[in-house]
Amino acid sequence: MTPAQYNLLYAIYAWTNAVVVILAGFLIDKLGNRFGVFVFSLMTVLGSSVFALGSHFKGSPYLLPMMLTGRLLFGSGNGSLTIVQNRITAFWFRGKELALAFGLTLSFSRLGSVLNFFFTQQFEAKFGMQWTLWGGTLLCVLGFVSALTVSVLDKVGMKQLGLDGVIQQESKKVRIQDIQRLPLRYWLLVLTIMFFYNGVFPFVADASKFIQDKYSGYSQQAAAYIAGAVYDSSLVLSAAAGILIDYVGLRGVFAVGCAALTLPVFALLAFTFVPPLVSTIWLGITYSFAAASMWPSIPLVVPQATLGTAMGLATSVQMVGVGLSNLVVGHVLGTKSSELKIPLWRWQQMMIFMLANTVACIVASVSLNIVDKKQGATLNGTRKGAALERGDGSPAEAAPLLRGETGNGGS
Ligand SMILES: C[C@H](N)C(=O)N[C@@H](CCCCN)C(=O)O
Repeated sequence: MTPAQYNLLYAIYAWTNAVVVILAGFLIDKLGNRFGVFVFSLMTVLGSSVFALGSHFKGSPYLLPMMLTGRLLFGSGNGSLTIVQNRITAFWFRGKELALAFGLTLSFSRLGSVLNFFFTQQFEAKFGMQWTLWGGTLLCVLGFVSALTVSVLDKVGMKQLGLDGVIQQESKKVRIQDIQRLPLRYWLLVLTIMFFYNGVFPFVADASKFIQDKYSGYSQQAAAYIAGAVYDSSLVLSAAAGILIDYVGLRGVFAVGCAALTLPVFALLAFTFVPPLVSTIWLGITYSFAAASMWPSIPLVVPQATLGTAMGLATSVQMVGVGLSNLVVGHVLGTKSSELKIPLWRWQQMMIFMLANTVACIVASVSLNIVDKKQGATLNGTRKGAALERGDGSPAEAAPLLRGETGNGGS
């Protein structure tokens, strides 16, 4: 397989994901969590099976089409599954440990990446590529079984609360035009998320090469470990960040703070020779707090009935932003060979582009705070403060469970 074909396997995953999540979010709102959990986890099993099967056609013209089809199915299923996961999490943890629940899902997804990083290569060396790919399929089957278990628990819980019928009634009313009714705070959150990730994901993708090109004395493996520190920090910190945010609230303030504190990361990388591990750990910290404050804010500003559509749309905008950011970075770095050393001035331009995205993130998140303040400070309310005000100790967030319940937040 040529490098272009290999990269195509990644590109098809990202771009189909970006398109499919909008439709998937809408379908989940319309047809329910159980439909989404079943269909999309089955798609990941099918996709990984087709991909693994494709590896048996090495040297034949079927190899690439089969692997591309596998990635397409897997990408569509996996991205959509995240939307159902968020929708179920938001339903059960709204007004409680929402940021912790989101943080834990993030930690587990990072754990998957870290385990993959450490073990897949060894597994492949011992058992060969085909068994490794079928091992991946087996993991997807385990995911499918877990998804079915969640589905049953969700149904039982809904029945116990007597909410099953109500939610189904609300789902029937969901229309694609509801996108127009998503509040301004939602769109500002989407921009905040997009600009933040525009800096993080494309940087991490190129960080290993950057470290080798700019700093002396780093082997390829050492550079990869240092780049990976962004995600390692997030694995360790995401849950703790969630606990803190659930306790103090101030999600909008955290969003601005994380963006502002990310500026020095790119400035250090662009203009100094401070060891890169300082920057990657620092970025890991701001990224963990940003993810734990930004994503769980979405369920607080949109009704549960349209949450799938809202999450799908936010993910899509984020992925399109990151995809475009990758293209800009590729253009700025201007080389097709991973062997050649890229001149430092080009890396500096890339970091300046990252800084520009971070500044845009600050502008979007400051605007978010201003609008949130005018509309009742749902995002910035502190849990403790709100409980004291009501004197009942009940959850702080105005939980917009059904449509039309968002109050001034729905404007
Ligand atoms: C890759 C995916 N679009 C993504 O950005 N995931 C976030 C977490 C998203 C949680 C809510 N969907 C990440 O930081 O990995």
